[in-house]
Amino acid sequence: MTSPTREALIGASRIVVKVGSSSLTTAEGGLDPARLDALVDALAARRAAGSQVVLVSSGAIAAGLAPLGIPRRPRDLATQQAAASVGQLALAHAYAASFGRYALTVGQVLLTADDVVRRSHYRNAQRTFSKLLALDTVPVVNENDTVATEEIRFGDNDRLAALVAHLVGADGLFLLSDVDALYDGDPRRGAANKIEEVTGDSDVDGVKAGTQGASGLGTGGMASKLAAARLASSAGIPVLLAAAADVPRALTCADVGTAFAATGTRLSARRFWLGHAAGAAGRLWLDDGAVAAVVHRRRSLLSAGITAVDGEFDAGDVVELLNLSGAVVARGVVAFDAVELPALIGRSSHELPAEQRREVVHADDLVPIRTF
Ligand SMILES: Nc1ncnc2c1ncn2[C@@H]1O[C@H](COP(=O)(O)OP(=O)(O)O)[C@@H](O)[C@H]1O
Ligand SMILES: N[C@@H](CCC(=O)OP(=O)(O)O)C(=O)O
Repeated sequence: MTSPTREALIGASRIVVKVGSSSLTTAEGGLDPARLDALVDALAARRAAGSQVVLVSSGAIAAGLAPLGIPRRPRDLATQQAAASVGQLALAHAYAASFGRYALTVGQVLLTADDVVRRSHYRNAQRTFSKLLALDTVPVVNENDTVATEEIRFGDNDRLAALVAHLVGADGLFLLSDVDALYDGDPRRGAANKIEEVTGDSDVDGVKAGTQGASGLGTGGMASKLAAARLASSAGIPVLLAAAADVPRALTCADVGTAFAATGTRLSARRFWLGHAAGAAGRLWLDDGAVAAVVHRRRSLLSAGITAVDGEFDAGDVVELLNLSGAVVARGVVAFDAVELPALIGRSSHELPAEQRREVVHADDLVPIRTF
């Protein structure tokens, strides 16, 4: 079972591996040292074979439950934060001990959404990863759940892993879960067909991906894994979705699970950030002509094609561009303050005073997007 995508995953020199809570915990909900060691064995082997490895590990909340005497994953944010606070420490300790068996040093990186939403923070995080890798450590990443509020949470580590994969310039992303592949429907709910290769959108059209995991410990279910796999692969990074139990094979011969071919061209860090990570401060609605110009012909957005404006933003902020049905079609850096725009919308450049005769969003600052 070999394909160009699987070859690329085998040969990748810098990989991001994401493991879900359900793959690190026992049936009772505590951390399972045997499963964690088995994961680390495979990661250490890949390191020994010459790849740099970044691990995105969930499991903080799950690992905090038993020490706190909480029977199941809490729903309220404060208890989740407390469980993550206790659990992240246990998790980091377990990884340090387990990688220590191979004399490998781990570095903990806890990220909040702000760390990728703001461009300066994004670059800061990039520098941190680059130094950690240069120093030969294995960065172990999680969301900083203890301080993340409902509004600013990434919410799911699958998306975080896709963002981190781009941020560190990875050439392979491995999403490990409790299911051995993507199926065309939830295999827990009856017969479903395994999908081995995804080379384009048509391969996943009609796939029913559940939003709830089996264990009740993680978040997002298969839907968030599929979205993350499509996000990374559309940005030029091949992805393997496989069972954590199959990790030795996933990382050595990549002949298990579902392989997602890198479809899109690799975006620059800035354009990827703009399209997928930046927080948007406002929204501009575009008429059909403007949508065609910015999305299909890659032109700048001019005031004549804008029909409405919403939000409090300043020139230089990131905004979303929507079509008339309300779907986000692009994101870009706006060149006007929100208060200036209402007087300009719908008007052609030659009707405007000279100082306002410029693109509202320049083509170089604009990234068409698809929502996954
Ligand atoms: N189309 C599908 N293909 C495969 N698994 C699916 C699908 N839809 C739902 N699932 C379920 O998603 C679960 C994995 O999600 P989850 O438990 O959140 O993983 P993790 O904790 O590893 O992040 C699987 O156990 C599987 O039952
Ligand atoms: N950051 C959270 C996990 C969030 C998450 O996405 O979990 P999972 O679906 O198990 O990957 C934690 O460490 O508990």
